[in-house]
Amino acid sequence: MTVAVIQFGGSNCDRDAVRALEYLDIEAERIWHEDGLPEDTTGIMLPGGFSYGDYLRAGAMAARSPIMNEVRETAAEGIPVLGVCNGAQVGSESGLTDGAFTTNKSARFQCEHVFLRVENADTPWTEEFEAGDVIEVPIAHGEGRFEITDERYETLDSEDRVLFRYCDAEGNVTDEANPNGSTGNVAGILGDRSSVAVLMPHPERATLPDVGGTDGEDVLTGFRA
Ligand SMILES: NC(=O)CC[C@H](N)C(=O)O
Repeated sequence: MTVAVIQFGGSNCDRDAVRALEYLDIEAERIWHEDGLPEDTTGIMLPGGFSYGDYLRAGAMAARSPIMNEVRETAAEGIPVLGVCNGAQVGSESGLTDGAFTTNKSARFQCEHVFLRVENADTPWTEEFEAGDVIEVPIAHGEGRFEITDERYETLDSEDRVLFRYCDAEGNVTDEANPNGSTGNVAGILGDRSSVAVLMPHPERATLPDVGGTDGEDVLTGFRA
């Protein structure tokens, strides 16, 4: 069992992701995007970073790498796929999930700790939680504002495909707790199936105890499901 952590030119969280997964006893390997997915791939992580310098739009160019065809096919087979930060942008740009991530309301790069409320606990990424649980994890992005049309947002919401919402420490979903102006305070969403998820915050940066905070652990254990 190996989680393929796909490295594009400009990815910079691939090593952190492998270390975090290995710390959780989940076998993981960095895969250069041109090399294709290994045959024993049992999970796929799209890591954070600045793929292709965020030119055009963050994630837009990496989403056109041929490996993303394999990722889409593998995702459709039910293999877990998790996109984090730039990986969320790549996932969104490649059609794995709905909506788009665009420039933060502040128009600045933001690096801070945020609280997330678990909205759907019936997924591999949240099965250790109950709906309403609050976790603390870091964000570090310039283009993390989730945008979607009202109609598609309602569909997403009614189909329970909102995974996490930004909230305060008590779990209240408020404008003040929304760091980037995301529609509906959305921080993470599901694709067509619950095994496919993208989120802007970084669970792999809240896994190794020495780094600070371990609330991200139970998200990454979704790869064990
Ligand atoms: N940490 C990241 O993955 C950053 C993602 C992207 N480069 C942004 O700034 O929005």
